[in-house]
Amino acid sequence: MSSSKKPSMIIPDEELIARDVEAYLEQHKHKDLLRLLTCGSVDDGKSTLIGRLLYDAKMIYEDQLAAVHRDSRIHGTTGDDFDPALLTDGLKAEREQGITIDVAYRYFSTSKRKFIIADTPGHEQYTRNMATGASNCQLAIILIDARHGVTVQTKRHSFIASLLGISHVVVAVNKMDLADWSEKVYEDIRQAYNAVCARLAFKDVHFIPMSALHGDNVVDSSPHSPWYKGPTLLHHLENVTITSNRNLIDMRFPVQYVLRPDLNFRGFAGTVASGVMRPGDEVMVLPARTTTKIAEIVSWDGPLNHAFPPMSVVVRLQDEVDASRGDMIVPVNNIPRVESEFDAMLVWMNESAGREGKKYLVKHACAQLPGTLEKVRYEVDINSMRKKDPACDEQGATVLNLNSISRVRMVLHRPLIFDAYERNHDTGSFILIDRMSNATVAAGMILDRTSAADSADSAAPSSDHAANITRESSLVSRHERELLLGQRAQTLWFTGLSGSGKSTIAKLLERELTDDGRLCYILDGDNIRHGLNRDLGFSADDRKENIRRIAEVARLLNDAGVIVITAFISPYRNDRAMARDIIGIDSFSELYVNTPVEVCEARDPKGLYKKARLGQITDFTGIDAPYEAPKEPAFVVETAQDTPETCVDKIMAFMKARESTRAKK
Ligand SMILES: Nc1ncnc2c1ncn2[C@@H]1O[C@H](COP(=O)(O)OS(=O)(=O)O)[C@@H](OP(=O)(O)O)[C@H]1O
Ligand SMILES: Nc1ncnc2c1ncn2[C@@H]1O[C@H](COP(=O)(O)OP(=O)(O)O)[C@@H](O)[C@H]1O
Repeated sequence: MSSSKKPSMIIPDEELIARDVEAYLEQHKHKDLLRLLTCGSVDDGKSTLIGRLLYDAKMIYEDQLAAVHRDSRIHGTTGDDFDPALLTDGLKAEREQGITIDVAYRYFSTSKRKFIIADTPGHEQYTRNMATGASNCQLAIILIDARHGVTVQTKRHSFIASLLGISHVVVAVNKMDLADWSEKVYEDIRQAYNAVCARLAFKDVHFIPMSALHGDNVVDSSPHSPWYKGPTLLHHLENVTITSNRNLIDMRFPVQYVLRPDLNFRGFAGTVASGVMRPGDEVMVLPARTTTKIAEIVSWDGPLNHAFPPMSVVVRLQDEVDASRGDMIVPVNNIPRVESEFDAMLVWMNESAGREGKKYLVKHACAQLPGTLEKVRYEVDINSMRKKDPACDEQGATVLNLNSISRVRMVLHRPLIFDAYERNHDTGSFILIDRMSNATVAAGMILDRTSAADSADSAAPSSDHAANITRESSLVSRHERELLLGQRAQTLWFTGLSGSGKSTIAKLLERELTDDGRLCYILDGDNIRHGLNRDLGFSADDRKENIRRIAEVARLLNDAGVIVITAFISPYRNDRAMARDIIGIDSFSELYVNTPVEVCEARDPKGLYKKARLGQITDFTGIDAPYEAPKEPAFVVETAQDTPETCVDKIMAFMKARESTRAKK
């Protein structure tokens, strides 16, 4: 078997099976699982490598082996010798063509670990299978033929692996026997690949020179590479430390079925996509935004005190809540985005090109709905890993060709419940289906809002940085801080025109609340724009970013137990909805300072309306930039008829009434 050393606690499988089957099964149950994939160009030797790994690790049944020895003579590329590729090239068509054409999954285990290998195809047009096979893998083996070095396909597969969030990589420099086991050849490839990695988000990259066909450095160390002091492939796979890519923070439970066996039971069945759910948790059902608590979590084994991915469970809620397939149960103060527009990285996987402006079906964990490929922001130049202009057809229309990787803007016909891919692989990925042919044409990964489309020169989206960031949970909860402060943290979000009275009222309210013994803090437009947001102007995009950052700050302050009062024009409904989503619907109140523009202009406390009328300032809200009044604000402040003090009294009364209804709940 492997030349690797095993820790004394672990008894080799074959020894344990012979001695004590029960003990073997117990040991097997507790081994951790490593999901990996192999990728490389055609003929780099993926199937051979996997076959060799299985064979040398003694994972092949005798009858399988006999069949392969027989087949080697008929189909093999090795004369009468044993061809390990035939162990894995299961499909008849691929045997005949000599290439692998679909993702094949192989399962094997050693005394230390269990492994699932996705054998993905290397042929150019099969990037699709590569993208689908890779989506839940933790480690990628990138095969490079020592004679050819780093190719475009090596770069493409590496880019996709990085995009999919795989952070551990083994570069198998294969066919070293055909390169005379030259250390220089190996070193040159190492250098070339390291240059590729500089633009990708891998955490660790390990190089191994090998000959998969002859078994050098796969399971056993090779006598041909005395200059290589590292581990064999199997030893590395058994021992590499894998950082978990399971998200146990953001609880997401997409409802798959509603169960109603009798009038007394109504449960929602599904698989926990991420996070941990417990009975008693306060949850919200999206998209209805109904809040309730988890009453019970049940599995085949009876009631559970918690559930986590990928457990399939039935959830019963405390209140009679209407939810159906495609809805999602989430925590009240950590909800996903519910929006109809987003940016995504798209891998085009179909012969017929994608088109800017064309409608597709978007298939996502929670829904299947129509949407438009609104804009292609850029295409990735795989050779340089930088952005380039998207391709055009003869008529000058922007198109996405087979195997292209691009950043696009998607606009859906109705809102979708989703997260950014780097935060949640299940709720952050989707596929596009052509509505005429029904073919799957692209795989997409949704980007975080902060991932700027036009700044960086590197094609890798800026959310790649987030791939290296792990969320840290606190030992102190928001609830504990609220108890300490004797208040319920929340954000009072004032919106209204410039001069409507937001700042005046916010300041008086802060005074009043403080006098009432509450800890509160104002975030005001003018102040924030001098510091945190001094890089932002007044375009729609800048205002959106302004609101996003403020909402994030408000969320942090709320988490610290503080009551936040914001005074920003926040003229766009979508931006305010985003703020509500970031802060959490239960902590957010929209207060509309409803002062007509004529009154604001007459007040003109900063002389800005005058300047706007003279054309000295542009994009001024109410003059040459829009203000979208709230449709259902929690409270309306009428400054044209009430004095500032009356306005504040009324707001205090509203807050107290709201608090007492919440307390009764
Ligand atoms: N073009 C234009 N449009 C609107 N407002 C302008 C503009 N230029 C400068 N100002 C001053 O900036 C303050 C608004 O900033 P906000 O951060 O509240 O604006 S927004 O929410 O991002 O729309 C706003 O403050 P308030 O008057 O307190 O509302 C103005 O003083
Ligand atoms: N009822 C009222 N509430 C708030 N401000 C009022 C009221 N009546 C008159 N004002 C005046 O209107 C102006 C509002 O300015 P400001 O509070 O800076 O508005 P904003 O922050 O919305 O731009 C102030 O000069 C204030 O004295």
